[in-house]
Amino acid sequence: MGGRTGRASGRTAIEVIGLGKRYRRRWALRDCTFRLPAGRICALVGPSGAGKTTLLSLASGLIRPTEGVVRAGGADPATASGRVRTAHLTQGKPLYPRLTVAETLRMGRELNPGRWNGARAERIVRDGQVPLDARVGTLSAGRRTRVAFALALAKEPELLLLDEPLADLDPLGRHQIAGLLLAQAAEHGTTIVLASHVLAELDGICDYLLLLGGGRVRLAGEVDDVIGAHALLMGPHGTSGGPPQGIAGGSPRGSAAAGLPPEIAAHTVVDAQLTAGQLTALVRRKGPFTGPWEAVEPSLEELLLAYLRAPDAPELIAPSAEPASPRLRHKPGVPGLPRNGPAAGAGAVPVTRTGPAGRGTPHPAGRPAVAGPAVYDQHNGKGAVA
Ligand SMILES: Nc1ncnc2c1ncn2[C@@H]1O[C@H](COP(=O)(O)OP(=O)(O)OP(=O)(O)O)[C@@H](O)[C@H]1O
Repeated sequence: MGGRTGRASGRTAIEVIGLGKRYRRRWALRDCTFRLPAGRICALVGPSGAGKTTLLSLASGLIRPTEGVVRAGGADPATASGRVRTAHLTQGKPLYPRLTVAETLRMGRELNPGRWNGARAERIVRDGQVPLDARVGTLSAGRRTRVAFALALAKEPELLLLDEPLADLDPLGRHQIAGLLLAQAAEHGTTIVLASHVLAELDGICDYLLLLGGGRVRLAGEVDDVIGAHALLMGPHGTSGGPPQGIAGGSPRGSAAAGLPPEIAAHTVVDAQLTAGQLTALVRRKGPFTGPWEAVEPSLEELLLAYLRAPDAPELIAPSAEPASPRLRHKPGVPGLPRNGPAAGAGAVPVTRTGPAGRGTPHPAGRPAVAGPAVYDQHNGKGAVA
């Protein structure tokens, strides 16, 4: 996909250093530091109130930071040169309901002189069977979303920021918009940040991940790398003696590793669930897996759900998500994901891969099962519990 251009060049789409935004006394975002490489489709995930909308608004220059620095394509997003590179579709997708679709596109052309691809705008609305003479206010939510996308994409942005674009769409509409995003990234190399609560759908679209929690970055990096640093360990447990100490009602209490078998507790336990005598633990690998546990690569949805259930789980920032410019580094040597972890030794439990075979090239296709030991990265960074 076109995003490979961004990858090969090592370009940066967004760089954020010590970014914070306070509304009155309350911090919506605090101490955020990360880099998003160009050409990626990045899932921006987090519970309600985590700061996703605030981060997108800071990245598009819609609001100004209280502290720290945000750059989009190397520029201050609030400046004219920064704004011209970015399209930001806010949650409400504001459009004028009384204008027809054709009038809306004409308005887009007038607002973006010298940077308007009218043919692309028309193709996007026509592909969605949206009549050009219909008033925007009479369109279904899915078709209105398509018009909003046409406005955003005809601007030929380098960076496309989308706040819950799938929320009001039916399954077919979601599928169509997902196809549009994949085509946009593949054909134009556009960096896309997609804030969404629809975790299952992100798996087929996104190749980069940013998880926010409590106004901070909790996970950042390639979807493949982040997933590859984790495993789901599963097996029967506690059938005779009841649930292990520390797991109540299927959720870990206190330390996630408390009361767990030592082969599991040897890793960084993010989340553990006990259901009908079956233990499922999402762990961040610290070495080979041993013991009677089946090890499976988690899906993106399983990984995100585990982190959402465990707001205190340690953060994980991949090297590609560290700020590119050494002089801008917030914390020198922010540890991440070393690429060459130890090989699984004798007696190690092989990990079954179930995820999309090539997340580097996102695709909406199914999830072929690939059996065999996965090459895992040993995480020894800040997130790892000693
Ligand atoms: N204009 C504002 N004035 C005051 N507080 C705000 C404002 N905008 C956001 N907040 C607060 O900042 C925090 C982060 O809000 P934000 O909308 O960025 O979160 P979010 O992750 O996008 O949430 P959601 O998933 O519900 O859209 C919340 O506590 C919210 O109440």
